[in-house]
Amino acid sequence: MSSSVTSRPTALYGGQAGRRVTVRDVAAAKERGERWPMVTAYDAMTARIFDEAGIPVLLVGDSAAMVVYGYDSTLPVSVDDLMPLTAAVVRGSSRAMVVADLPFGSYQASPQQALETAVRFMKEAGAHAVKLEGGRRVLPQVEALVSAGIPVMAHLGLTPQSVNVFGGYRVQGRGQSGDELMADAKDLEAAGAFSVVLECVPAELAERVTTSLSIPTIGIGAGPSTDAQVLVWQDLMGLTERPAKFVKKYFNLAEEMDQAVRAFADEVTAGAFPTPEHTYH
Ligand SMILES: Nc1nc(=O)c2c([nH]1)NC[C@@H]1CN(c3ccc(C(=O)N[C@@H](CCC(=O)O)C(=O)O)cc3)CN21
Ligand SMILES: CC(C)C(=O)C(=O)O
Ligand SMILES: [Mg+2]
Repeated sequence: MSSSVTSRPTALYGGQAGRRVTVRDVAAAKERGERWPMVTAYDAMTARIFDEAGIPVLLVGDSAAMVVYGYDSTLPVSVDDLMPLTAAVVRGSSRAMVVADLPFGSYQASPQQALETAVRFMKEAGAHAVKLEGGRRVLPQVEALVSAGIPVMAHLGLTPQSVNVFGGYRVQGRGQSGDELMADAKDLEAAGAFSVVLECVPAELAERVTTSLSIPTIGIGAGPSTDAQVLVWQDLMGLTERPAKFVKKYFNLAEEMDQAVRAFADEVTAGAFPTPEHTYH
């Protein structure tokens, strides 16, 4: 497929220049007031589809813990679990920037630990940037990575690796804690983060953060005013059983797959598959 299939090419669309999207492209988009989409990917085939559709940034989320590995939170997934998925997404794409989500326990201990983990994702999996959760408590980590030449995407609001502190997946940053979040966002920008995900926060707060920062904000359940929007691909395609309120289903993949696999099963049972068309002699 060629870039002509892209319905709405933007300057952020790396394929136009025949190269990957970079942090400079993402910064330039904010200057121009241009919104952009990010989706998660965990394998080469979906990465290729999203890449060819012109999605400029692919996130190999630690949400893989839930949507790939079947855990009920993101906490159990390890670096070794996510590395091969990240490598597959890099191999499946040619234009998108691939961001590797650092899993729980792989960066919190120290800037040194964060650097060792991030270097593995960059060297061994070929990621172009990393993402980590938290505000002022991870500033030394962000500074260490940026100093080492690793672009960092920050993540504030509902940071799912802290679900046990929050007591569930609930909206963050209401009332007083909104000012805390704003301070975190400003400090992350000062520490050199190139973007920040805002998850499950009031739209008014996300809008204030977006206009207060010069780096792009990427919203998920953060209203319409962020510079970018991200969704987990299984959520937007309708594969997730009980999606959150912020999810819009653009397809009903669960239903389509159910019908297709039932049709295959019925034809096998009935002896209607395979026919000569699908047979060697
Ligand atoms: N498939 C998937 N999609 C995601 O967006 C996602 C994951 N998995 N795993 C990691 C985290 C967990 N996330 C979640 C999970 C549930 C809600 C949720 O159900 N929220 C409530 C809001 C409750 C309130 O009002 O405070 C909702 O009803 O939407 C939100 C984010 C987002 N992330
Ligand atoms: C939802 C996004 C922001 C994420 O962190 C993930 O997929 O793990
Ligand atoms: Mg994540």
